[in-house]
Amino acid sequence: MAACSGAADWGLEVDMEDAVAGTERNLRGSGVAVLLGQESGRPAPCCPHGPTLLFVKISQGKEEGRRFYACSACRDRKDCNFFQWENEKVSEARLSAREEANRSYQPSLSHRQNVERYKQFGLLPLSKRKFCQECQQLLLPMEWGKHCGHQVLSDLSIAHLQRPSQLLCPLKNKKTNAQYLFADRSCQFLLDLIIALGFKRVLCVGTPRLHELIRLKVSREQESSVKSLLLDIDFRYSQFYTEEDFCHYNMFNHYFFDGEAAHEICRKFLHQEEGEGVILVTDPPFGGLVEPLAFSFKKLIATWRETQEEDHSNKELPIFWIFPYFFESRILEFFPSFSMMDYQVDYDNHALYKHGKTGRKQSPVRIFTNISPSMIVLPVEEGYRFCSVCQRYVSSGNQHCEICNSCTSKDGRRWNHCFLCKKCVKPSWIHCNTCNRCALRGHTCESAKAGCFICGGAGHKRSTCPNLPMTERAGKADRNQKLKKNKKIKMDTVKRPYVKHATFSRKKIKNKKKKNTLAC
Ligand SMILES: C[S@@+](CC[C@H](N)C(=O)[O-])C[C@H]1O[C@@H](n2cnc3c(N)ncnc32)[C@H](O)[C@@H]1O
Ligand SMILES: [Zn+2]
Ligand SMILES: [Zn+2]
Ligand SMILES: [Zn+2]
Ligand SMILES: [Zn+2]
Ligand SMILES: [Zn+2]
Ligand SMILES: [Zn+2]
Repeated sequence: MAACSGAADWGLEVDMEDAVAGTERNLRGSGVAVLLGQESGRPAPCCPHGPTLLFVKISQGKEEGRRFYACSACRDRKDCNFFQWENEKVSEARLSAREEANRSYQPSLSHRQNVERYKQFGLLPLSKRKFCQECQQLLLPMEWGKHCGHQVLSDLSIAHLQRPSQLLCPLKNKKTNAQYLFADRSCQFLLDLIIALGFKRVLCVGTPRLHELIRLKVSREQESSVKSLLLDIDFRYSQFYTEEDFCHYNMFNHYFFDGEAAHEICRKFLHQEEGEGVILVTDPPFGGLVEPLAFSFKKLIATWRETQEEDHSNKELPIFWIFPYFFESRILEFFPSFSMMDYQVDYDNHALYKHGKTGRKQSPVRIFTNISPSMIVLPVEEGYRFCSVCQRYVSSGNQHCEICNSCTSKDGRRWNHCFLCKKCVKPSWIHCNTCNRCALRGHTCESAKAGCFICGGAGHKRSTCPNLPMTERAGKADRNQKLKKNKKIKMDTVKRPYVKHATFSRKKIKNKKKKNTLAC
């Protein structure tokens, strides 16, 4: 059971980890939780985004009220208002109305039709290649009339068509799509790393820009043979990619919109070369729930594993899961073999998570992976350094703590060791004698709050709360043991300067394209 994190308003200049931890805390106490694998025998009803998920309201750590089904992909009812009580009897009439509504919500053109249109589009002379920005659609000449008065881009070259993530405007809906695109620097770093690690195929789940960069590389460099398959909910990409290159997919319920045929394409992709040389790279919307994502990724892993012989069954599908650092414990709950890299992933269109004048310098987004950290080389020219004790690359500000025997910073800043808490804490924290632990300066002391975070009861803490699910307690104990085992003694304090890099400007590119209004 996972609490539905409204995942804090990360735009606020607060200590982000505390903000999210606070949100999780509240929601563990009360909020909405998703129940996976607990459906009562019958398949979950479908909304336009595939099978819905079962949720329940929780209050003080306990289920309260009736369970209900709601959309897996949209956290805002404005985007999808599906709702059904778990045991609700739904009349035949309502069922067929729902099916009809689900059908009508689907895109008017199928993927196949879009592929055909793309072929025709490619045959047009430059002057006739137009893209409607309002409809986010490539236009064939006979359709120009329908887009009369719309903003259109003209003279689309092959280069434009090869970079659809720059042509399409990023979906801004924070709660559903949150389409934040990698800055060129981060995208190039990811691809270089993937190649250096020897991967030949990349399953891009919600990473259209990485998919695009891989294809660009292949088209530019004859010797490059990395293949990519994009799985994404953004159907606009079907205008640019064939069914072999893109599947319309919902990563919160592992749903292929184009059914078994699309599923089969994904399966084949994972199974090529007997499953060797493939990596899954995913960058889900940050507001999404970790548990359904993990559930879907495990299904993709299971598909990949079909190729593995029994004696290799403990081999893992290599994964890069890109997500903010403050979700570390949530991700490790589901994937205990993962570790978090210090590399800070930057975005082009996120005011806070990019370098440059207006952006924060420190992006909170990291790479979680089951690949050994010692194999992941981070760019020294950007200030990362290798810690020979930890056997991994770390941020320049991440100092090795002799007492913890680890490079302990999670956010790139230098953390301080607290001898009372027996661990390193953020520089913004101080030890509070009332709370008996380190906390943010100016925090409200725990004694002023109503007891345990989960049940509100006095006399015990969250970690020993009887209402904390057994699995969570067991997982915690396991992880603590594992962490202790991994600690080794040595020191490495070589400091390298931090180098800022300019990001690629979308505006500049846009300005280069001819932009006009389609006159009738
Ligand atoms: C944070 S963005 C990551 C984009 C990535 N940084 C890039 O530049 O390639 C999230 C991506 O996941 C996709 N997405 C959002 N919700 C999804 C869902 N339910 N299933 C599959 N993809 C989804 C978005 O369309 C978007 O491409
Ligand atoms: Zn829906
Ligand atoms: Zn239009
Ligand atoms: Zn270290
Ligand atoms: Zn320490
Ligand atoms: Zn302390
Ligand atoms: Zn306190």
